Amino acid sequence: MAVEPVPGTGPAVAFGSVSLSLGGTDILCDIRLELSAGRTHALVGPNGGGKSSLVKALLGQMPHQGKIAITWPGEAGNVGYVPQALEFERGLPMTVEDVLATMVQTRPGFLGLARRHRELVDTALARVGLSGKRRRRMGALSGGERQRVLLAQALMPQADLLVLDEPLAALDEAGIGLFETLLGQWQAEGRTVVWIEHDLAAVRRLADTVTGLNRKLLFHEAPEQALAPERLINLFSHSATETPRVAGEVA
Ligand SMILES: Nc1ncnc2c1ncn2[C@@H]1O[C@H](COP(=O)(O)OP(=O)(O)OP(=O)(O)O)[C@@H](O)[C@H]1O
Repeated sequence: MAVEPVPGTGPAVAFGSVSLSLGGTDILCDIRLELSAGRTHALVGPNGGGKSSLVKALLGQMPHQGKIAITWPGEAGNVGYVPQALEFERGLPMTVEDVLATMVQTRPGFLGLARRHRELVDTALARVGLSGKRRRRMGALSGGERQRVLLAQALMPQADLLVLDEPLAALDEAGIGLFETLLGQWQAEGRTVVWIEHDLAAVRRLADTVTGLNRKLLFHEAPEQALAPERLINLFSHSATETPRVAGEVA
C-alpha cells in the first residue's frame, strides 16, 4: 500500500530486494518496500525479526544485498537516528551537555560546549524537557532521561529523515506525550519518520503506515488493516518458511 507523500523536507525510501545474512543466518530475505516521503512509517514484529537490522542497513551500517534508495525532494537533507539504547558507565565524567557537545562540534566535548552551538543545544534540551538536567552526569540519569537525551540528539540539527529504534522504551506518560508532540511537528513539516515500535496502541494512534517484519516482509498497510487481530496473530506466530509477500500485495 502506498500512501500519498506529504510535501516537505523528508525523502522517499525504497528497499529493493534487500537481503541480509549474519554469521550464516538469514536475517532479512528479499525485502521490497516503498516508504512515501513526509510520512510516519512504523516497523513492527517479533523480537529478532530484523527490524533494527533493516534500519541499520538504511543507515549504511549493515552490509546487505539489494538496493536502498533515498530520494530527497531537493538537496539531500539531514538524517537523525535514535538508537535502541544508550548505556553509560555510571562513573563516566560526562554531563548531558558534554555528550550533546560532542555531537555538534568538532572540538573535544570535555572543553565545553562552543558558544555558537549553545542555542541549538538549549532548544533541543527544552524540546525534550531536559533543560534542568544539562549538568547532570550521563551515568546518573534514569532510563527515561537517557531516552530523552537520545531524542535530543536527533534534533541537532533537526533531521529530515528520522530513524527511530523503539523511542518510547523507558519513557513515562509525560515522555510519551512529549514524543507525540515532536512527532506531530515532524508530520506537519513533511519529515519522513521510520519508526520501530512494540507499543501497538501508539502505532495505531500515530503511524501513517505499518510494516510487519519477521525476516520477511509480511505486510505494509494502513494501521486499521495492519493491526487487525488476524494480521497480528500471523505476524507474531509467523513461520520463517512461509512465502514472503511483496509490499502492496493483497493478503
Ligand atoms: N552481529 C550479529 N551476528 C549474528 N546475528 C546477529 C547480529 N546482529 C543481530 N543478529 C541477529 O539478527 C536477528 C535480528 O536482529 P534485530 O536486532 O534486527 O531484530 P529486531 O527485530 O530489531 O529485534 P527486537 O525487537 O528484539 O529489537 C536476531 O536474531 C539477532 O540475534
